[in-house]
Amino acid sequence: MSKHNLVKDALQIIQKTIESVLPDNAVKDQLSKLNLDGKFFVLAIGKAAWRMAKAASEILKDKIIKGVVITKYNHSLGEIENFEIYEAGHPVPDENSLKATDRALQLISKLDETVQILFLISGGGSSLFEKLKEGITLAQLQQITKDLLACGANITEINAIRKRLSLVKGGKFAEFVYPRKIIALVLSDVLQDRLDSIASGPAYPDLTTTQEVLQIVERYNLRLDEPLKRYLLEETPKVVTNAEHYIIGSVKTACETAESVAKSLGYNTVILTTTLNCEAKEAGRFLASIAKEILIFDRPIRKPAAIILGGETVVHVKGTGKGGRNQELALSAAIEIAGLKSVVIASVGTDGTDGPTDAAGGIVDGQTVLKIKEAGLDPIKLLDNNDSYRALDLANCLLKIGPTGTNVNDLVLALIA
Ligand SMILES: O=C(O)[C@H](O)CO
Repeated sequence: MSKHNLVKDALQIIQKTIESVLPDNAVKDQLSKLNLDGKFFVLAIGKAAWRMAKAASEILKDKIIKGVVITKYNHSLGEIENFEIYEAGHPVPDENSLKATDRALQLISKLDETVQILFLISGGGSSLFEKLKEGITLAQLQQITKDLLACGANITEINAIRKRLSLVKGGKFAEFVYPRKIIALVLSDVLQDRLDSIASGPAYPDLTTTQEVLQIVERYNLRLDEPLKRYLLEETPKVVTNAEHYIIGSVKTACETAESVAKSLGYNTVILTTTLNCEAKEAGRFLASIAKEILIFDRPIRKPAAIILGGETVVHVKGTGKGGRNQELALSAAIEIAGLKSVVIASVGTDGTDGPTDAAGGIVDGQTVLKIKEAGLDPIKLLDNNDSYRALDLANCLLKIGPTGTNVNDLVLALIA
């Protein structure tokens, strides 16, 4: 009989991992290292914007002449002195995304050229920070965003398109503020930390090309009206001379914390990848098969074992159900480990929100599928209908932790004892 309580351990690993990538300390540490001089305008965009701005305000104090936070709804934690705080739409941009961006640009355009921009960037920035090219309507942007999110394109592909429709993405914000200098602190939610993709790289030279963009349109069969089609052919800045970027947290940091917490709880550990990006349900099945290999044959590592993965899977939505990639991964894993004892699999968005739901992900074991069936439903049908929220809810396997204030992709964990 194992001495490990797998669910309790998994929850502890998840909690400590998320704590380790909260933006506050990361911003403070980096600012202390940089020891900046001069006056700053702070622009914070993304799901972690409020906390990043708050941390910056505590370190830079009256070096900040003014600040703007643009974050997702319900992600602001109150007033910050000298800051204007805006909340806007995510994952689909809305009127407030455009209004808040306009306000920030208006304030920046009035600044003396010696004022530097401290740019605090976190995931979600693409939807929250937006100024459209002439002739594109918000409805058109919302439609293409929804199509891109549903077609299974990865974030680099999605943002390659978004950059070409925008006056602030793909290095264009840096052009807008030129000759003012930008110091960008980045909490990465993009695999391999591609700076041109994180929040669509507003101050970073675009690494994607028009040719790639046309291939993306063809690959996912995207329908684009004018003038969007025409704008896709416009090239983006390939050189930016007025911005420095610092990555202050990422999924790699998260996985390393998860590993050290698991070790401290007595598990043999392996970080399998920090660049997981396949279809969510395939990842769930694959991880379940590794868990079984460990359970039965004690390899590739011996029990008690913690398998750690970081990244961001995708879901090609075909059904009409409700869920998110982490819930879909967890449900798919649950189907594979049905009936097994001593295996727990969890998948969680470090931002605390998974898809358009109030859950951050799911945590499943060998009993999960049984509980769904006892409630009279078929887990395989629910998975086929992308209805993972309903399935996991029935089995009491949803992870609900609320917005965490950070966003460094997803943590996926299997514990086997
Ligand atoms: O905002 C975005 O583009 C994504 O979260 C990636 O950073």
